[in-house]
Amino acid sequence: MAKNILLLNGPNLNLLGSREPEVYGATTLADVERAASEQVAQAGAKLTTFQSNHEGALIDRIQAAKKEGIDAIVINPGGLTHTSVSLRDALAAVAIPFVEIHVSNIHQREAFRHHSYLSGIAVGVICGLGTEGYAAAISFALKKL
Ligand SMILES: O=C(O)[C@]1(O)C=C(c2cccc(Sc3ccccc3)c2)[C@@H](O)[C@H](O)C1
Repeated sequence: MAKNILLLNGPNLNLLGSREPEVYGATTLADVERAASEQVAQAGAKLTTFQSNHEGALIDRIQAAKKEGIDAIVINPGGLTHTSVSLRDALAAVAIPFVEIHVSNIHQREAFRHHSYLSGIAVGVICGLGTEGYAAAISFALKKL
């Protein structure tokens, strides 16, 4: 049961809740992180959060996670989902189990969003549940990872 979870958000997710609420909802990233922190604290576990618009910064954060004793990752890679072999390689290298989460249902959107470079090595993928997907991913990590 995960006791030290890292919540990662990729490019542009710092703008969550500020635009396109019809696609991504009105909940901000700060709201998501606050709710996740409360959820994890109630379970007696620890949550670390990180958001970056830079692929390399996310890779550096993932590499550092192993040394920090992170035992589960929840990641919304944003657009890097569909482009980043390097992000996949970093997750594979640290071998920390992770759940991939998307606020939107990427399979109902543009064709280029239908493929994820990460899904094949994820424990599981949640998409289309809005920001509620974060709570579901965290709950799974607390109970199963
Ligand atoms: O649905 C997601 O969570 C997703 O990971 C998130 C994405 C994303 C992309 C751009 C911006 C944002 S957040 C946002 C939305 C509207 C306005 C400003 C920022 C998310 C997409 O790149 C992905 O294809 C899907």
